[in-house]
Amino acid sequence: MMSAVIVEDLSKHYGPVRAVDGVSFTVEPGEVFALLGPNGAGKTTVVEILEGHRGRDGGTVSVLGFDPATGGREYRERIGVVLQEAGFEDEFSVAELVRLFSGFYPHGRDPDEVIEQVGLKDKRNARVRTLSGGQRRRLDLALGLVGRPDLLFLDEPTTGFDPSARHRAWELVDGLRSSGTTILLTTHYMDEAQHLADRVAVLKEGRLVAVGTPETLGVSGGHASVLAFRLPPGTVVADLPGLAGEVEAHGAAIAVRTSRPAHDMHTLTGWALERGVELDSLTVTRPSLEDVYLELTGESRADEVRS
Ligand SMILES: Nc1ncnc2c1ncn2[C@@H]1O[C@H](COP(=O)(O)OP(=O)(O)OP(=O)(O)O)[C@@H](O)[C@H]1O
Repeated sequence: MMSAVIVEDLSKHYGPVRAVDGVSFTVEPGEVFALLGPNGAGKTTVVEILEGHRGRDGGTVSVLGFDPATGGREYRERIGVVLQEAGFEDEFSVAELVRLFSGFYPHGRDPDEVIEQVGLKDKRNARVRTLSGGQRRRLDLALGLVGRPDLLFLDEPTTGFDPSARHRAWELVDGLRSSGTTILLTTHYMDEAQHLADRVAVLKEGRLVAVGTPETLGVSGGHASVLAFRLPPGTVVADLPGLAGEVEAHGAAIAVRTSRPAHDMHTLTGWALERGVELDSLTVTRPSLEDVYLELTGESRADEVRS
């Protein structure tokens, strides 16, 4: 099957600013793909080029078999777009606006069903200007869904949502995914990417620095697992067997940073068995998506900055 999105060597410059600088990736049909990256990394620029809302300076792009730059109406009818900040007619009611948008598409969905799906049933007759920020974002989502898109673009879909609205939005995306909709989203929330995305890509200063599943991102780049245990009584660090990873000792607490966790685990447990000792508090942990992200982007944790 042909990929839903094929991006090859994409670039976009604003004067001296290389907003997007030689980016390549593909998104498969039915996949949820998340673009991550710090402010100004180029996420919105990439998404808007794919939507056909911005031109590009170089590279090739194919979305659902169209070049977004020339796909025109036929292309726009196949995609759904949820922008970060859409400005809508404030005097429309929720129901009027969703109905209006539904009419733009050849196979538009039932407006009431979509309003219910995004949790705005109570607000269906409310004027758009009276909605809270989170409710407006949900309306944006409704407008992105109402055309029954094959591919949905979600730019920071849950920014400003309260926790329960966020979980509803996640359920909604999970539901769309099960119905086969391909989704390309941007987010600043690692838990969101972890929960929703089949694969994530990290952009930094216009370049793609990693692509992978949330679980394996960065693993090949040496973002190591950590084996932790307590030194058995009567042993010292120098007694430990040779390991692939780096050993750090804080008193009896040992941490081994390793890109070969199975190998080092085998060596360590073999060593312990031979000596007839136990490795207390033995754990293997993988860095979280957030750890990997922060390392890849060179950003530090907010709590480290504060301290
Ligand atoms: N219309 C424009 N004119 C000039 N520079 C622009 C324009 N749009 C974006 N840029 C620059 O391009 C770079 C990438 O911006 P972009 O909005 O794509 O980042 P982003 O990853 O979406 O950021 P955020 O997380 O803050 O939404 C930034 O340096 C930005 O200042």
